[in-house]
Amino acid sequence: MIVDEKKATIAMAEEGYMQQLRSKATELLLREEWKESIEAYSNFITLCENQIVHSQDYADSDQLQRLRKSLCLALSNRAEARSRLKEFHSALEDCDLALVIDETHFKTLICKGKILLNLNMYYAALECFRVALRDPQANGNSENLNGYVEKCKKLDFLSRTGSLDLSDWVSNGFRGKSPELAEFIGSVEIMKSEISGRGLFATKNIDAGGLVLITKAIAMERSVLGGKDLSEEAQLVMWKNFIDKVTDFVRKCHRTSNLICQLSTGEDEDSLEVPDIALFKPGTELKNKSKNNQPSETEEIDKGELLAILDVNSLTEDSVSANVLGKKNNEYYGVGLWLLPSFINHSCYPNARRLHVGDYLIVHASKDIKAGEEITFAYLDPLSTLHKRKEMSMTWGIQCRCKRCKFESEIMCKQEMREIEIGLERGMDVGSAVYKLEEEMKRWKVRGKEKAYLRASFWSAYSEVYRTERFMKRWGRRIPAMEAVVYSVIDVIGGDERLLKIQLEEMKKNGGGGGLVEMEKALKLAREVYGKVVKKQAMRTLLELCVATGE
Ligand SMILES: C[S@@+](CC[C@H](N)C(=O)[O-])C[C@H]1O[C@@H](n2cnc3c(N)ncnc32)[C@H](O)[C@@H]1O
Repeated sequence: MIVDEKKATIAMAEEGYMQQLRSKATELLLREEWKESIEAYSNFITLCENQIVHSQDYADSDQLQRLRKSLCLALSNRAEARSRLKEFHSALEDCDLALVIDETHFKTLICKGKILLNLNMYYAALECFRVALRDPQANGNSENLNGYVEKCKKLDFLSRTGSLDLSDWVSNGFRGKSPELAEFIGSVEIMKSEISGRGLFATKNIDAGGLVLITKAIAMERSVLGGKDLSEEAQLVMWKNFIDKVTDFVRKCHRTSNLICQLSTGEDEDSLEVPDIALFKPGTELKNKSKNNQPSETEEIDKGELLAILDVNSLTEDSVSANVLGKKNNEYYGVGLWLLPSFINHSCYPNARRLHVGDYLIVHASKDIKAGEEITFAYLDPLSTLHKRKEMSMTWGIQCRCKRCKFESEIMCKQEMREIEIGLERGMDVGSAVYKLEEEMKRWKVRGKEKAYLRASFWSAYSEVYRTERFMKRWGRRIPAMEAVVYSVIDVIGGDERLLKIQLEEMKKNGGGGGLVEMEKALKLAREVYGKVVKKQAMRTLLELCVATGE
């Protein structure tokens, strides 16, 4: 009896201390001092848990109930602070512990719902908000909660079906924040690639314009271009900030860290393991297996390895096979890391393009893709000569051995081809160069795809001729019609903004908007360039923008 009384007195003293600790933690939380508040709540939680264990035998059930309630609230508040620091996984653990104590704890359900939304687990988030809506406390807050429910429903639908519609945003001139999108993985898998290492492959036929995937950046950094280009110093600052952001993310999220470890450092790619695509679906936990198959808790990425991974896999928004929607300022450009797109290899006759919407990257088919075909996009401009492509591919550390490069390597050895290339570099009449190239192709019986490869390589000469009245007067009747050339090039390199633009300009020249058939053709081409992301009317807005901007 005396022992129990002593225990109770000590417990009372501890309770006083705990009260103080809790007030301090709450104050820090209100002041948004997240780190300090987490520390204070952690101390409180440890004491509270100890008290619950040790006071089972003497405390009355009310006292125990009070302790459990305090513990639940403290876990919920620590979860809030952790989620503000983007430590989502540990925050989620706190929510789950709090919900074991009280499965309908209003504050925790909302906090957990928001965390799950951040982790792209839309359906689980929806369940949290739905349960929270049933709580009487939701009465003053139901508008907000209903907003979350609707958002979760929309994102869950998008992530399951890939039916994306950006029409309103595009038609409203990209006003407001860029739309919140969902992670979506279409009919694709990662497999060994003949190009190099692993690649992304279609498991079903994908029509031109069809979505391949939507994914949010692990981290992005944007910078405003001073003149046309970013100064070397600004580039370094941007790169450093980007590395810091990725490092921070990796530190906070073990799952991301393990996924990043699956990416190539550019070394010995053919011996790399082929990860299961399911690992990239939100919410899938990784079996702890490292690249060389050794079990590990969480893979620690060493700084050097992380830098190599970023070097090989980071993408810039302004690349040739990319379009940026809603960019307010033409003068900025961004760099980012997106996990699944990092498995997409380069091709000089690509079949996919990417669209950037905020921090999201959308990959779509830029021509029809057959089941089993590898999905590729162009790291470098496919509308440039072999010589230029080779130069550019050095910066990527790749030596492209695709069919197009192989064919062009052989044909460019011919004296006549060298003359055309050197001639153009030295200011040769572009019309005469196009005429000569077309004649030589006839003479050498170059047909079909191979003819289109060369037309794509010398596209800048073709486009100058077709766009200049003077050249067309002189050469127009001796060279193939523009449309035939454009469509043969599209056939090999897929939709491209420059090809779309020249088609639209031609339509305008021939009487304003062109006929219905012309318009349908232009819309089809636009879907190959931008993907099926908007309805017809909004696509027309994109067509207008295409004519107004770019080359
Ligand atoms: C973004 S990763 C693509 C996925 C990579 N193959 C893998 O296994 O993880 C880029 C790297 O893939 C390789 N690569 C991509 N396209 C290539 C190509 N056309 N020819 C040779 N290597 C290529 C290069 O090593 C390049 O640094």
